[in-house]
Amino acid sequence: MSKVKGSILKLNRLILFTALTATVITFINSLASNYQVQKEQLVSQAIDVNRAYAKKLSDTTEIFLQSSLQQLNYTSKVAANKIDNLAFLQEQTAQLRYQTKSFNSTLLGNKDGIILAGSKEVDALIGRLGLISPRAIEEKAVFITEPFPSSVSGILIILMTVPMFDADNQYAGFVGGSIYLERDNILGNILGEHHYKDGSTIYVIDKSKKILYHNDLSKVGTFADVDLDTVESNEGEGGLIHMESGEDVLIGYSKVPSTDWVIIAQTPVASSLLPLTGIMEEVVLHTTPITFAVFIFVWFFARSISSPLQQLAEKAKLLESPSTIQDIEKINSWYVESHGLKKSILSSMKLIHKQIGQLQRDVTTDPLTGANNRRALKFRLEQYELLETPFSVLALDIDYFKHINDSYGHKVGDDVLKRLVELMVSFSRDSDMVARVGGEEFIFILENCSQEEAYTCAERLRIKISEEEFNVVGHLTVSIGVSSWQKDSISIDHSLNLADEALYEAKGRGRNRSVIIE
Ligand SMILES: Nc1nc2c(ncn2[C@@H]2O[C@H](COP(=O)(O)OP(=O)(O)OP(=O)(O)O)[C@@H](O)[C@H]2O)c(=O)[nH]1
Repeated sequence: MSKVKGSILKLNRLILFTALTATVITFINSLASNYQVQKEQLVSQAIDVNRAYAKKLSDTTEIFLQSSLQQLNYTSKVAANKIDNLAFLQEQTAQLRYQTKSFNSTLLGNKDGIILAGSKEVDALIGRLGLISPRAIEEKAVFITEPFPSSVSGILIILMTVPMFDADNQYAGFVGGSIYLERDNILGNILGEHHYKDGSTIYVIDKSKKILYHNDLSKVGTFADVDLDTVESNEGEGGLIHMESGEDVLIGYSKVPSTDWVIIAQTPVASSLLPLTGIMEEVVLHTTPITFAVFIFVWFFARSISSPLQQLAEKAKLLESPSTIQDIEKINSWYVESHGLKKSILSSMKLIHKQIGQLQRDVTTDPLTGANNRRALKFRLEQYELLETPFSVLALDIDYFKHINDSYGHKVGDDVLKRLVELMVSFSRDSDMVARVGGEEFIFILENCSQEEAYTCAERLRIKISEEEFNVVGHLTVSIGVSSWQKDSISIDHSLNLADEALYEAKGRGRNRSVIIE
């Protein structure tokens, strides 16, 4: 199927283009949706991990707080009744400080808030009113402070206190342990083991968002750039949050039950999505061969769709070729439309061939007798001349045919002509030709036949006709003039004239004979 105009495309190219576009769009679409799904999964995974981790840390911190309070409780019980024994009190607070690593410093105050004993970190406070003492005395219960600057070192600390009650259940003072937020402390031991290289951070804030713990110590005491009310999540304690700094982070958080502290595990979105590049490379690697295979399949498919149409178009051009119909029949029209088209072309072609055949017959045949006419004779003689095929001519004329017409009528004369042609055709070989060239004049062409052989044939034909019983008419005779033609002899026209002359001679000699003019 050649390109007829600039704007007309070949069918297989059209299918290919459509399929290619569809494949590329599908490929891009699958990459885009894959990217989206993978991204959402990574984000959701990071949030889940952070949420679970924050919860685990808050549970651990709660256990630590409870065990620390138990230690303080124990000391308060043993110290409450020996409040006057300073050496004992000193020993108890030292034990509290060094037997466990829960506190950075320990202290013990009486019911007036005067610090009676403590670990060496609070030596400067002994005998003085502690900074937090009024609150502890006022609470007379377990009390965990918000971060405040230590009156001794100036660094931020948290103090946990439990009350002491003597044997008469009278308030006798308090025992406290502090955590130095800006130094190595127990929170660091609990929370600091885990901080990731991928930019993840663990930090603890109190209800005022002041940072109590951060793996970057310089941030302790500052206010966190996080507003948990703006977390974009529809499930649990975690989700995406847009930081005031402009960074998007994925957080999971969990409250410590006995305090208002919140432990936050936080990962930048960008670092959570780092594996995405590798995943997408894998996806591309795996989908490309399939996409390529689909494309090849479509290419073959496009070719097999267009092929029958292309062949039909090519063959339909060769209308005159005798093999066209067989060639079209051989075309594999495997789908309904091409099959329908093939059938239509075939039936049109058969009809055209039939009509052409009929026309050809009409043009070259005598309508009365079915014998060849002058045009067919001329065409045959031109071929002989071209191919230099030798032949002989019998010019045959019915004797006294006028008499037959006059005696029996024109219709009977016609029947005689038809029967005569039948006789001559049955007498001829395949390569010979019988042509009607006048009312009752015929030319009999004998291919590859010498003049002598032709004469013999003429005589046999003449006798055969004379022996025939014609309907109504009975017997009749014919006269025959014989001539021949071969390459480099006379012209074909001349040989026909010679046959005519010979016929005239035959008539002149009394008819019912064959004559050759030497
Ligand atoms: N029935 C019939 N007669 C035809 C046809 N064509 C020509 N004829 C007749 O053929 C006759 C030919 O007569 P002529 O030329 O005088 O020759 P002839 O009577 O055969 O005499 P010779 O040829 O001299 O033996 C005429 O009567 C024509 O009318 C035809 O198609 N059908």
